[in-house]
Amino acid sequence: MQEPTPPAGTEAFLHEMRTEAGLLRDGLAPQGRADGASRLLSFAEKYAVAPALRDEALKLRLMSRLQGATPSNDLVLRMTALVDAILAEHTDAQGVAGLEERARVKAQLREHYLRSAPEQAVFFRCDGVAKRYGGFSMGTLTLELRLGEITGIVGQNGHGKTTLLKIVSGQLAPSEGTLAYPMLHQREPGIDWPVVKDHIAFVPQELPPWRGRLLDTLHFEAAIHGVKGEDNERDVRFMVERLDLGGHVDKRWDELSGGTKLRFALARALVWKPRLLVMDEPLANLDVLAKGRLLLDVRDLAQSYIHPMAVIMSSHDLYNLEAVCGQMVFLKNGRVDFVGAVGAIPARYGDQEFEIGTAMRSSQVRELLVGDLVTSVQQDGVHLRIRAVPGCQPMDVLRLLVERGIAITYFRDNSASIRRLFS
Ligand SMILES: Nc1ncnc2c1ncn2[C@@H]1O[C@H](COP(=O)(O)OP(=O)(O)OP(=O)(O)O)[C@@H](O)[C@H]1O
Repeated sequence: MQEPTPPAGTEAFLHEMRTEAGLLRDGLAPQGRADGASRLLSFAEKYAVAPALRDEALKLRLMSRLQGATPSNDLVLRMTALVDAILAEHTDAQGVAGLEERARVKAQLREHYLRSAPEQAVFFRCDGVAKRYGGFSMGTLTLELRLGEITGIVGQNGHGKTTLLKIVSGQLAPSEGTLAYPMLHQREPGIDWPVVKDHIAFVPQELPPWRGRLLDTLHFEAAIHGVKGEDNERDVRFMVERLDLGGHVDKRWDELSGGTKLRFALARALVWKPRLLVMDEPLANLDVLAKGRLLLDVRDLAQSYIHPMAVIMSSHDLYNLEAVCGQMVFLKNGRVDFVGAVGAIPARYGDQEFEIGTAMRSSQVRELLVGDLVTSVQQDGVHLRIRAVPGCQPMDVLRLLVERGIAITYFRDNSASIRRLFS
């Protein structure tokens, strides 16, 4: 029988996977790196279809933990072989033993490729949505949340971020507008909320405590969402390792740090594989390293090949958020001031904007910089905001700063950033 042709986009997907595999292999050779097995685990999480390959990744991760900083040659060989097997799964299903299993993997791949076609990957859609409380109103908003994409919500305190997240996750009914969950064939009027909520995980700002050991809680959470038996064992162990909770499985809620509590909340939300992950200010209590790690983990988990998720999260950490988000929503006094792709901001402003840190006073910098290229310099908190003519490149401004002898401690191109909308 002739193989169906994968839709457009598959080639890009395969290219991305091969590139990641190449980087991973380079990282493993010749001696294996201490974090190689952990990276392999996230690679397997993202791309492996056959459960056996994910199990192998978990096994290798546990073995590498026992072996310490320098894994044995044998272990490195097994890791490399696993990378190849996962790649082969996607090209010819050769990584998978057994004809039946191969056919199943092929069918799953085909289904996924189809699902990834842009018009089919929308998990949530809202049109003309608004919410009114006594003296506050949020909206109107038209938005799509797609599998594999992170959407960021920013805005000052009290401007409607939590309200929006609650509407998306079905906890709050909008005053007007329509909601739809196309992948579940649910749209207003008459959305079957129990069905929809079975696919949505909500990680609130205030994390709810739990009783008992972390590991038991994860097994329980998976079980009440229908993940039973061997699948429950495997998926919980996988998520524990994936989110580096291995050292905490026997702990109770009050024995964990704020960062670990959040990783646990994430494991608890993801262990039953939701289609939409909603997080309300997850970065608020994390240190600078933990923030970066969490965002990269969420991005990889969202882009998982087998279980891609749509993610929507609010945060005041604008720059970190912009680094991982595909689209942003900016709320100002409840009004939707911007919805669109990261980088789409310049369309609104003709000129360019940069942020610098320097020990010099703003008046001195202004005197030295304003001219043909730079149009204004303003104090903005601890930094200075520089506006420059349309088309001005970061290198042009950096060159000018050097020429004029302005020593800087920090430089950022904000031309395409939501930062410009805060004022
Ligand atoms: N149940 C409610 N009834 C009436 N007003 C409410 C209710 N919930 C929120 N509000 C009001 O709606 C506005 C937006 O609140 P929301 O929690 O959505 O803001 P936010 O952007 O998430 O704020 P923060 O950044 O402080 O978490 C606030 O003025 C708040 O007081």
